[in-house]
Amino acid sequence: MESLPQIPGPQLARFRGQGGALDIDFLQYLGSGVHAHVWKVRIDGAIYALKMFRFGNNFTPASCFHVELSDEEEIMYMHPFNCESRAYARLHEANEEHVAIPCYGYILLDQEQQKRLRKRDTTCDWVKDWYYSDAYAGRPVQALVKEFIEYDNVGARERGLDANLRRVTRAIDSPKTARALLDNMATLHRIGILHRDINNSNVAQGRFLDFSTSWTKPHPCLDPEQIESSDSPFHQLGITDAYDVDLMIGHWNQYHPPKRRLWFRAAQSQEYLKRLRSYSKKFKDSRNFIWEWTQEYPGRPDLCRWESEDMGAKQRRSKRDWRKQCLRRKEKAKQIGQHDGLKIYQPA
Ligand SMILES: Nc1ncnc2c1ncn2[C@@H]1O[C@H](COP(=O)(O)OP(=O)(O)OP(=O)(O)O)[C@@H](O)[C@H]1O
Repeated sequence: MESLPQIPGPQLARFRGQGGALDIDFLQYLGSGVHAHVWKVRIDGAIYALKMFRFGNNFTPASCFHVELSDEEEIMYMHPFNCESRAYARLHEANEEHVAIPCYGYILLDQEQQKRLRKRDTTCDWVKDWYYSDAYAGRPVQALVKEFIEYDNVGARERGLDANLRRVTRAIDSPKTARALLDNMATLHRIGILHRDINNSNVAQGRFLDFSTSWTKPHPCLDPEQIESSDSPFHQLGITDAYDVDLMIGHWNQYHPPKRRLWFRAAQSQEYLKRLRSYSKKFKDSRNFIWEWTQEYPGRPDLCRWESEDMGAKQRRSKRDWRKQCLRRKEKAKQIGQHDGLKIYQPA
């Protein structure tokens, strides 16, 4: 069975090697974004989330990045369905699927399946989203089959503190998930995927939910000769991804008391970086925390991960060690005399 897209680089396999039509039950509309509508579906008795991509060129063309592509290449490398399929295929190749909500393959909805959806659907504008007209009749809708997750669906138009807090907590629900998100982003970059749209709506409990704007190597917008240089788009946009993660951490901090705030970051501001470079790889801040440079950001030694250690704990530990050492020395020392009730030892 044909894997997609048919261009160099990773290709996603069909869902369960689907040959004939699948029996899809459309159960519930889950939400939509700029690129797709998502439905909860039942296929052969199992529940999934089906992400169905709109027709049309709802993506930023390569010319905006000073790259000229033919019409066909433009669709292959820049269309959201192909971007997301390539990213998932790379995760599969690299055995790093744990960083995202699992995807089980793509399917192409035939006329019969589309008709069934249209009957169930009261929200999609078929004419607008899938140009439903005689001219396009017969064109399959491209879709990805993903794991269904219980997701707090905050509408894109919902405003206010409560809606924002819900957006933040479904993306990051604990310091542990925030750290996992940092690791997951570094994993994406390591295996050649730029996400380019990291935000609270595209992350679920530290894992990526949506790759529709991602670029996966090899990609015409990522010049292979430049890939290792710090001016390359990969590094520039990789840093933007890191800043986006930091923005999400900033959102978490807005809603939590100082005790629960997160102090680690994926990247630091340029101003902060300049200051950091003058420090050694270890420094103490005003809160008496020792910060240690533990992991370099891939390809950018000036961007790094800092871990902190409570200075108080370290001092307490060293005091304890010092006392123990004294006792041990005393045990070893030989008494060589006595003076006014005081024992005199020869140091060991
Ligand atoms: N696996 C899933 N399980 C449950 N709900 C989901 C799942 N995937 C997506 N959704 C819902 O569908 C909505 C739209 O999905 P998604 O963000 O993938 O679409 P998109 O068109 O690519 O969005 P964007 O405009 O951010 O690019 C999500 O906000 C979420 O509410």
